[in-house]
Amino acid sequence: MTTTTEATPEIRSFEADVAKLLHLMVHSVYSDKDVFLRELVSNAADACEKLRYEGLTDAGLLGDDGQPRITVTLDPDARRLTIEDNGIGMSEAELADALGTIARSGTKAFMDKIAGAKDAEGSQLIGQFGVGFYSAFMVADQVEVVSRRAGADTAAAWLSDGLGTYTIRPVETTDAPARGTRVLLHLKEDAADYTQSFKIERTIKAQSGHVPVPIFLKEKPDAEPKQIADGAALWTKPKSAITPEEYKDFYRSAAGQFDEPALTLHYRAEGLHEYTVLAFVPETKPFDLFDPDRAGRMKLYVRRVFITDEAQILPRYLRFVRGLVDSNDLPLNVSREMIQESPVLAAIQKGVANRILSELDKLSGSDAEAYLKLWDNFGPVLKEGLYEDYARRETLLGLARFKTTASGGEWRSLKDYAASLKDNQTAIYYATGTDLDRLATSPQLEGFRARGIEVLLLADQVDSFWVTSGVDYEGKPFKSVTQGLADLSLIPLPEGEEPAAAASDAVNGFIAFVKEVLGDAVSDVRASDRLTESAVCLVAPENGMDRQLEKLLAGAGRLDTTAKPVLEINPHHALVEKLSAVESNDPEVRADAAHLLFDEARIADGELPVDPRAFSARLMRLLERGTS
Ligand SMILES: Nc1ncnc2c1ncn2[C@@H]1O[C@H](COP(=O)(O)OP(=O)(O)OP(=O)(O)O)[C@@H](O)[C@H]1O
Repeated sequence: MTTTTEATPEIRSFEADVAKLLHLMVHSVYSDKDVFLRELVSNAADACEKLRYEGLTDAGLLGDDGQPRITVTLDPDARRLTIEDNGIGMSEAELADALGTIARSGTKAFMDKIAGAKDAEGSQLIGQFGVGFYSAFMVADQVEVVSRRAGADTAAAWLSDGLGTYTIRPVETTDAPARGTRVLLHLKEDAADYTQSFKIERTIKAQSGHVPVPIFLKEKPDAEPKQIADGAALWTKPKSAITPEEYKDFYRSAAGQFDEPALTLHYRAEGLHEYTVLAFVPETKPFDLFDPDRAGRMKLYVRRVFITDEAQILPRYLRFVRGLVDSNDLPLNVSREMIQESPVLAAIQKGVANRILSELDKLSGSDAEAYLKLWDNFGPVLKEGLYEDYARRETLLGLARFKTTASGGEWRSLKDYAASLKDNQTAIYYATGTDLDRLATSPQLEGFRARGIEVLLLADQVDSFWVTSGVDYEGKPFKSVTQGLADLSLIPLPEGEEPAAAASDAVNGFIAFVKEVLGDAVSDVRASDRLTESAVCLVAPENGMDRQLEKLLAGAGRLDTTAKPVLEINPHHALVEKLSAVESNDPEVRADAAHLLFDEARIADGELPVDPRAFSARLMRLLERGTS
C-alpha cells in the first residue's frame, strides 16, 4: 500500500452560487437546525448504497468489510461531531467536484426562495435542492471531510470554514477511514448540544430511523458503539407493522420534504412480476416541479439494493410522486443502462403508474377535499399526461378538475360538465388564458353565458396544448370559445328569452365597411352571436389555431407566422348601431371607429393596439369631435 506525501493544501474558491448559498444558510436563523443531521446521514446512507451497487460487479471493492454502517461519534469536550460511513468514498477530484459546486439545476430559483423564506420553509428547502451537505455550516464553523474511495490506495481531505474558500489535500491513508467518508464538524458554540447523546439519538431516530443502513452512536470517541437504527428497510415490513408516524419520517428523509405526505401508497405486487412499492404524493409542491428536465425521483431497488434514481419509473407527469420500487425479478448485476431496456422495468412502469392513478381516483371519491387539494397542487402537471399519454387519457380526463363559468370558483369534473350539457350542445367549450379572473370576464363568453352554457376556464400553460391535441370526452370534442363560429343559435335560449333579431341593413353595411378599412389586418369581420354586452371581440378563424396557444408558441419563437384574427361585431350593441347610422359621407369618423374597434378588441385580449401612436391620434380626434 502506498501513502501520499504531505503537500501544501491548495486553496480553492467555492463556485459563486455555493458561496452565496452558504452565506444565506449561515445568516438565516432556521428554527430547525436539526436538518443538517438528516442531510449528512442521508449522504452517508447513499454512499453505502452506491457501494453495495458497485460491489455487485466488483466484489473486491467490499474487501473484508461487507456490512454497510454509519457511525456517529460525539466529542463533547472538543465540541465535535463526526459522521462516518464505510460507503463508496470520494477521490480528491470527486471531493472538489461534489463539495465545491452545486450540481442540481434550479439553484437560482432556490436562492431566491430561500432568501425570502420563513424559518420552517427554509429548512424544508435545503433538502430539495441537493444542497444538503452545506447545511453542516448552520451548526459548524469548520467542516472537515476525509475520504477514501473504495478500492483506492490514496485518501484526501477537504476543509472549509464555509466563508468562500476550501482546501483539498492528500492525507495519509492511516489518517482516513479504511473506506468511505468521515465528516467532522467543529460545532459552533451555540450548537454544543449536538454533542449530547440523547439529543442525537432522538433526532436520528426521528429523521433517519428508516434509512436502509444501520446507524451506530458513540457517546465519546473511545466509547463502545451502540446501534440506534437497524437499517431494516421500512418497505419490507408488513403494512400492519408500520405506524403513520414511521411512514411520515421515512417520507421526509427519503424525499427531502418537510411536509406530510398527502397520499401514502405501500403495496406488494405479486404474480408475473414481484415488486414492492412505497410511494408518496407530497402535500406541497416540490420546488423542482417545473424544472425543464421534468425528471422523476422514484428510486429503483433490486432486493433492497439501491440501483438508481434515474430509471424514470413513472411517466413525467407523475414526477411529483416520491418513493421507491423494490423489484424481486430484476437481476442484481443489471447495469443502469440496461435497465431501461428491461421488459421487467416496463411492466413495473406500467403497473405502478396505473396503480397511482387508480389510487388518485379512489381518493377523489373517498375524500374529495383531500383530492382537490392535491389537484390544486399537481393538476397542471397531471394534465401534461393528456397529450403525452394517449393510453391513459380517459383515466386522466376522469381525474381532471376545472374551474368553469358555472362553478363559482369551485372545481368541477367533466362528468359534472357532461351532466349539465344544454340541448343540442355538441362540444365542450373552453376558454384559455393566463389569468382566471380575466378569463371569466372575457367578451367571448357572453353569448355562452346568455344561453347558460358552461365554459371551462383554462388558465394553466399546459391547457393550450392538451385541448388542441384531438381530445374528446364521451364523444364531445373540446372547442375554444375564441375559435371559429360559435353556432350558438342551435342551442335554445332560457325560457322566456327571445333570440336577437337579425342585424339591420345599416349594421351589415357598417360591418362591410369595417372589413374594407381593416383590409389585411384581419381575416374577416362579421356579426357575432357570441357577444351580448361587449361591442367587439377577436376570435380565431374556423381552422385556425386557438389564439392563446398561438400566442404562447409565437412568444416562444416557435411560430413564423400567426393567423389573422376574425373581428366579431355585436350587431345589437348601441354603439355599433349608432356608428352604423353615421352618415357614410363622414368616412373619416367611420374609419377611425373601425380601427378603434379593432384596437379595443385587441386590448380586451391583453394585446397592444396595432399602432399605439395612430390609436392615440384617433382616440383624440374622436374625443375632440365628441366634445366640440
Ligand atoms: N458521505 C458521502 N460519501 C460519498 N459522497 C458524498 C458524501 N456526502 C456527500 N457526497 C457527495 O457530495 C455530493 C453533494 O452532496 P449534497 O448533500 O450537497 O447533495 P446531494 O446528496 O447530491 O443531494 P440531496 O441532498 O438532495 O440528496 C453528493 O451528491 C455526493 O456525490
